[in-house]
Amino acid sequence: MYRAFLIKYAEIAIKGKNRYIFEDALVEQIKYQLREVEGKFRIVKEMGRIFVYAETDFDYEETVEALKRVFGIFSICPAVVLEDQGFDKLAEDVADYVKKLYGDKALTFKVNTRRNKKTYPMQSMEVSSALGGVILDACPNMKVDVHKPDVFVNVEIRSKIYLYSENIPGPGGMPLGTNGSAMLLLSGGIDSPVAGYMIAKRGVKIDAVYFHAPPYTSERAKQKVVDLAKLVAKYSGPIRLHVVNFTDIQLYIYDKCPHEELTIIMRRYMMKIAEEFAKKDGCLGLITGESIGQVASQTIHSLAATNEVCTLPVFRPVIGFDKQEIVDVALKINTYETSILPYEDCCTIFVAKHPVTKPNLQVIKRSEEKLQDKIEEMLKEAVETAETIICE
Ligand SMILES: Nc1ncnc2c1ncn2[C@@H]1O[C@H](COP(=O)(O)OP(=O)(O)OP(=O)(O)O)[C@@H](O)[C@H]1O
Repeated sequence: MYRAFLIKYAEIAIKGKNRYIFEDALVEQIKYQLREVEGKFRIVKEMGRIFVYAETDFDYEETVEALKRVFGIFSICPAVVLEDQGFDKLAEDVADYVKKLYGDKALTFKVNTRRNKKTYPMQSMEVSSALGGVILDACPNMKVDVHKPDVFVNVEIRSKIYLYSENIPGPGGMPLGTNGSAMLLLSGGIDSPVAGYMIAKRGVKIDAVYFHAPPYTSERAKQKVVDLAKLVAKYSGPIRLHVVNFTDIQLYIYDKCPHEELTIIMRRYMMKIAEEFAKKDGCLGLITGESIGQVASQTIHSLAATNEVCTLPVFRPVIGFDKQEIVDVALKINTYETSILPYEDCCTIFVAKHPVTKPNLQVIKRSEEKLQDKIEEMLKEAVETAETIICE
């Protein structure tokens, strides 16, 4: 029945002179997400609307799933496209459409008409009330409610006529590429893929860094992170994942520093290395999956100590979320099942029995002085020897 989708966008609508930049980015992202969907599509920007037209047969479910991944879309309205062949034919088509969609359900409805084609011989209100009568005749169980209807039957009269009634929610947010880029510290856990998704949803292009520690962490643990990056990439577009071998640095810290400070010192070096990649890739911020109080390294004191090495802003989108709230997003974006696979992470292998929860920055810095001889050289080598994997 459907040959087109009317795309509604929320936040972009309030942009002023720059609105076309956001609309163009949205069109690009729609094209990108539809690239592997069966069928040929034409995407048209028209008077405050974006239309996706199917030019061939197409897979409806797959198309809707793809559109549901495009940040910036508020809702997706499958639409019937009609030629203007006079009101009687329109009435017939509207009656058929509503019957097909709602059958004999006892719903209340309201017809909403928008007339962009000013030469159409009837006013919007006239069209709405005449079509209301047509629907009442065709579907005797339906009733009109102009205040709080169960369903809207929308009629847009342009060079063609569009009928739509279903509103499938999109993901919201801003189109990718409209807000610069940031570097995600991606572990194999539940939180960081969610953090990456949330920042990408604001229109930010993301790349990622993963620290692994072979042979303490396995190839399977690394593959899990690649798989997670691919799942996030379904929304965010291709992610360049830098895989850093962190073993020597971890062993060196383990050897030289008090064990209760290990996690904090390790985190500080992770941040430093992530910043190197961020600067190389033109990113303007870092992203982590930290949430206040979740573990010892995420108390507010620990976060402050970790943050102290960063010169770029650090975005922590799940900072105020409870674990369950993070899990809910992970389930929604389909990363949860992969995240809970039981492979080891480098942070958990070298963890102390009683890590500090209120690290004193001066004390931490004094411990780091013991690393002075070799650490700069080791950081440089870790960056230079990293493997970069394109995840899409
Ligand atoms: N091996 C790693 N590689 C890259 N980033 C990491 C790694 N380990 C931790 N991080 C970053 O530090 C944050 C806090 O890590 P921690 O191990 O305390 O995690 P968590 O709260 O369980 O988070 P996650 O679920 O993302 O692993 C992570 O969200 C991630 O951004």
